[in-house]
Parts: sequence; structure tokens; C-alpha cells
Amino acid sequence: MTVKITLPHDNSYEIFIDELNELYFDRKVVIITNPTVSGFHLDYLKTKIKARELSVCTIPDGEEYKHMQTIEDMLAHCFTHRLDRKSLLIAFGGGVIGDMTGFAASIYQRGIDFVQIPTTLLSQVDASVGGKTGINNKFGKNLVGAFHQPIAVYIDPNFLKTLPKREFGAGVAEIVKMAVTFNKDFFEWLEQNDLNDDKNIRIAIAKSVQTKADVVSQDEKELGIRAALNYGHTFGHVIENETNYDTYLHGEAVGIGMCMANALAVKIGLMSKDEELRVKNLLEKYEIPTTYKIKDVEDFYEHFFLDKKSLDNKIKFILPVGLGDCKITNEVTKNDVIEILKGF
Ligand SMILES: NC(=O)c1ccc[n+]([C@@H]2O[C@H](COP(=O)([O-])OP(=O)(O)OC[C@H]3O[C@@H](n4cnc5c(N)ncnc54)[C@H](O)[C@@H]3O)[C@@H](O)[C@H]2O)c1
Ligand SMILES: O=C(O)C(=O)C[C@@H](O)[C@H](O)[C@H](O)COP(=O)(O)O
Ligand SMILES: [Zn+2]
Repeated sequence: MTVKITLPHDNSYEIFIDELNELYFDRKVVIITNPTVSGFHLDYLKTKIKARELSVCTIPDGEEYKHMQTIEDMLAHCFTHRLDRKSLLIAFGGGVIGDMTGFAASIYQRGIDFVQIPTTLLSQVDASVGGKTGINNKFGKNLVGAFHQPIAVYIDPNFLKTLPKREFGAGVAEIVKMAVTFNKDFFEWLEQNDLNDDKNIRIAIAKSVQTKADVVSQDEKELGIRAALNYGHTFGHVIENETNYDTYLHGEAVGIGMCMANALAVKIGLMSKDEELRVKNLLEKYEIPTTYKIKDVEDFYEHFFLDKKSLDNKIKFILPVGLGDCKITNEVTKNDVIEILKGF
């Protein structure tokens, strides 16, 4: 299956969901990966890539390495191998590799091409699509980065065969996100079907990618509707940051964050208690955490002001409206937020 993202300024590209074919690049290519992914799949990938010159840049594995020093190391590899403006980076790994490769590509010699070959469920259904790239710093998550679209995305679900169960669950959280915010039929399908089944996970990948591609095609730079893809993230990013990126996987923090957003939606009458419970049950079916004890609620709230969606000192929340629809709002009172956070 092929999904297209249609964008201005020659930035359109295709997302191929299928077994990886041979890829030919008449230019210098660097594969960016980490020891875990390369251990499982690099030999296979190398049989598929034909390039004028190919090298591999291996960076450490983990969200805690998604920072500027690692970008410097990646750029150093590119300079050492004399990459020029026609050269290409290939992101081969999960969302961490994808976000960092995209960011390095966006700044190397003021911007070169890159390709996404995502290998986690989360990166196949979400992170490899849409051109958000970046890194974390001490102030928070993804606060430094660029919109830089890949020239193509190659999603091969066969890579998921080596993915640990917990990582699979983290990917399911972002699938649930797409369904709750945009598609009630998809949500009901998820309730009725087991994603551990090979046929079903392929359907869910295609559905999620199509949903995200449609949103990004309408709003590349998150000026409007794209903010809905941040459902659960306003809360989730704070959880990741205050637990030093070493306790919850991104998808898990988003799972908890969606439950917080749901509690807020119930409080202000956008969602019923029954709908809230259905989302919780679906997440728990894949062992995604749905609760989190906040140490200092005021401090947690203050973090929201660094969120990239917050403008003019107003926090923006993405709240579900029933199942399959959502509202982007900066009109939630601090009292309501504090109350749900205290009761969580
Ligand atoms: N740009 C976006 O639109 C976007 C969207 C969602 C998430 N993200 C970002 O993506 C990151 C999370 O991505 P992730 O969940 O893929 O985490 P990740 O990149 O850390 O990968 C998870 C783990 O799985 C390992 N792994 C990767 N592929 C594997 C495979 N096939 N078999 C076995 N192990 C494998 C990795 O080495 C890592 O240890 C976060 O930094 C998040 O902010 C970005
Ligand atoms: O593509 C988007 O837009 C998203 O919001 C996807 C999210 O799953 C992803 O985690 C994204 O990086 C979060 O947005 P950010 O702008 O806060 O980094
Ligand atoms: Zn996310």
C-alpha cells in the first residue's frame, strides 16, 4: 500500500507500506542507527541499499541520548565522510533515531535529504510520518528542532518481529490516539480486534498512517488541526521530563496523558464516563499504564507553559469529544486542570 502526503514547496512524498524492496541512490548515503537495531537488522538492510558510497553511523540507544551532543556526533560523522548537499541520511530505527536523523539532516550544510525506515511500531504508525524532527533539552521534550520532511518513508512490518512487547504497547498508544481523536469506527474496530495478530497490525498501521498523512497534508506546520495529534502529549511530555526519560516509554507517557485529558474532558462535559472507561480498557488490554502519581501538581502545571502549543501564556489542551472527535482549546480553567490532576 502507498500513502501520499501532499505538501507545498516540492515537499510531497510517499509512504510505502510493504516488504522492503531494493533502493538505489546515486549519491553518498549514511545509515543512522543504534546497536540494538543494527544487531537485529543492519545486515539485511545493507542487502537492500545500493548507493554510490555507504557508511553507517551508530549512536547510543535511548531517549536519554536524544540531545544536542548526539547531533554533534552525527554531524561529525557526516563531515568526516565528506557528505555534500546531494548526500542522503537514512533513519533506521525507532522514533528517537527518526527525530534525530531528521534534525541532523535539516541543519547539515543548511539542509539535506533524508529517508525514514522505521523499525518500531510507534515509528511506523506515527513518528516517521510528518516531518517533525528534534531533540530534548533540560527544559523539556522536543523543544529544539525543525519541520523537515523526509523524501520517502519505507514501512516494513516484518521489522516488528523482534520488537519487545512493551515497545509494541507504546506503539499501540499512538494508534489509540489517532482513533480517539479522528475515527470512531477505527476505535470500535480496535476494541474488537487483537493487534497481536499479524493481519490486524498491518491494517492498524495502514489506517494510522493514512489518518496522520491526511492531517499533515492539511496542516504541515501545526497551525490548526495538526495539534490534535498532540492529544495526551501535553501531560505525557511533562511525565517523561520529570521522570528523566528513563521510567516511561514515550507511548506509555502518552497513554497516561490521554487518560488525564479524558478526565478533563469528562469534567467539562465533552466525554462520558463510559467513553472514558472504554479508552482506559483498550489501553490496559496492551498493558499501557493509565495512572501516574504526580509529586507536585503546581509544578506539573507550570511545565505546560513550555509546551510548544502554548501561546501568549495560554495553555492549549486537546480534549476528546466523545469518541472519534476532539477539540483544541485554550479555555480550560486552571482550577479544573488542578482538580483533575489532584484526583488522578
Ligand atoms: N516526529 C514525530 O512525529 C514523533 C511522533 C511520535 C513519537 N516521536 C518520538 O519518537 C520517540 C519514541 O520512538 P520509539 O517508541 O520508536 O522509541 P525508540 O526509538 O527509543 O525505540 C524503542 C526501542 O526499540 C528498539 N528497537 C527499534 N526497532 C527495533 C526492532 N525492530 N526490534 C527490536 N528492538 C527495536 C530501539 O533500539 C529502542 O531501544 C520519542 O522520542 C518521541 O518523542 C516523534
Ligand atoms: O506529528 C505530530 O504532530 C505529533 O504531535 C505526533 C506526536 O506523536 C509526537 O510525539 C510529536 O513529536 C509531539 O509533538 P511535539 O510538537 O510536542 O514534539
Ligand atoms: Zn507521540
